[in-house]
Amino acid sequence: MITWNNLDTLTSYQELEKAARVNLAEAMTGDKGAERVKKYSVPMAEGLVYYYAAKQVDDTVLDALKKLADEAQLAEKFKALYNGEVINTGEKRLVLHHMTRGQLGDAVTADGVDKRTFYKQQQERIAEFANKVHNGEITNAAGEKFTTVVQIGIGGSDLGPRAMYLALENWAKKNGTFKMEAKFISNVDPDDAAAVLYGIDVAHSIFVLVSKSGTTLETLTNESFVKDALKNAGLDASKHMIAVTSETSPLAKSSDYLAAFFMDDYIGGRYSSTSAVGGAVLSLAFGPEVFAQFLKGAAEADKLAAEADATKNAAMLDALIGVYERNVLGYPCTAVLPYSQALSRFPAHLQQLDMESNGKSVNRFGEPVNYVTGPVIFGEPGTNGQHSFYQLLHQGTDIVPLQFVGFKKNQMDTDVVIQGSTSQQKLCANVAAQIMAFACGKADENRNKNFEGGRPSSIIIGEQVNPGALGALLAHFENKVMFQGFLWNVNSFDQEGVQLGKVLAKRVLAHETDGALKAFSDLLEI
Ligand SMILES: O=P(O)(O)OC[C@H]1O[C@H](O)[C@H](O)[C@@H](O)[C@@H]1O
Repeated sequence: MITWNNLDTLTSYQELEKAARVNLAEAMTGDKGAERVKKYSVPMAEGLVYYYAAKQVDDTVLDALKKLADEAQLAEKFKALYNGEVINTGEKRLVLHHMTRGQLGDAVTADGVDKRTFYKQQQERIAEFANKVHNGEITNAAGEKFTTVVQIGIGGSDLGPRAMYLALENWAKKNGTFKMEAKFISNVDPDDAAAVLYGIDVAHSIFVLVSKSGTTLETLTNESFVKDALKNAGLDASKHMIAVTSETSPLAKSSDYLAAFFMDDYIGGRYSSTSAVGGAVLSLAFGPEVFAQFLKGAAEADKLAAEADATKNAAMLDALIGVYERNVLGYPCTAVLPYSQALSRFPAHLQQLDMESNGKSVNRFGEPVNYVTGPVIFGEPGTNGQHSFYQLLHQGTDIVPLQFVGFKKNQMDTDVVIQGSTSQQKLCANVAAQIMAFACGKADENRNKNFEGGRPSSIIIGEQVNPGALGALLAHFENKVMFQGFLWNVNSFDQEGVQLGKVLAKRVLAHETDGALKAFSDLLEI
């Protein structure tokens, strides 16, 4: 029997609050620190490993976290989710994104079809379409091959696929699987679409219109923008555009597209990278086999996330430590810091994934909660971040837990030895140094130069950013966010908080405003 209880009503949470605080600087100093690095790690999928020695935990805290995982029934709740329970209570929907990459539990039938079969079929249809584009069976009206793919979408229909494309672009070029360049148009700012259109050859471009709802203002506006550009170039827009949407959306039945591929209401936008939403652009850019490897990595991570013992389940443990930091230690933010240029947009994706999922003040039954929920997420790739906001992270008045990601090898195999080390070694040296600088600090008589330390971090280490590792990394964070939602007893799968602004913007455009809204509209000359 599953019961959904608020975090502060759980006995194990009250015990966790009583556990002695770990002095991180002390714990990480000398041999003790080295021992912790050996001891506090969990293997993840695709050779990744989650290291949490530099978190403010010890065996007592970990034991309390394990009890919390059990009492909050995290494993059971995940099982209920993948077996097709209505976990998205706000919208009364199932939550099935795991099924886009594998069958974790029971078969689930919804809308009269087996859902795993449905997602697989869409993936196969996309693969077939992509292969035809690559081998020249599907061409532009002049019979010439398409060379560029442009995704039009916003939010979940942009951030994940864009971050994944950027993560694999150079890997694919190096490994001979690069098929087409991809571009992305998301913002309703006309300069976004104009800049992309300016930089491409529209006659050889295929556009992927992605909108789950088929009603998003920005996306529909940008579609018209692109259609105009195609028309002005004397081209038939319907021969240059495909759609990815849900079968119930207004776009689904339109004849304006060369082809349409489907996801459904059981996949939240921010969880849709492994569905047709990511599948179309990634299969066109890198080939369906690369997309399949990416899915395999995600599926492997999902399997590991089903493990009930929190100390053997990286996503669950990461979630528990995050809740400990947020609710017991009182830290307001989390910084995601990938030491990999390939992951330059990964933090932007995680911002939506985490903050749109768990930025809630009511529990899954709509009742206010008496504790803090999702943290503010931000980040930049290292080492760039070091020369930007790390000052505050090291010496600011807030303690910001850090989530590092690092890889032993770079993607391009091109490197240079300067002063006895490669650039890759310099990159990795920096992340190791930062972990210790944050954890242990450095005493200085000059207060301005003093580092207090005690600033917790974890690091995920892998061999290289490749499709499998990327899938595993993506799924790790999706599962982490899901487990945190279970702990906070919030519904992580709706996003009512984005509605009000949309309604007011419509009112502004219809000139139905008064008071301060009218005053701001006038200032902006709308
Ligand atoms: O895919 P769409 O239906 O166009 O939605 C695009 C995005 O816009 C919405 O406002 C939500 O905040 C996002 O969760 C969603 O991913």
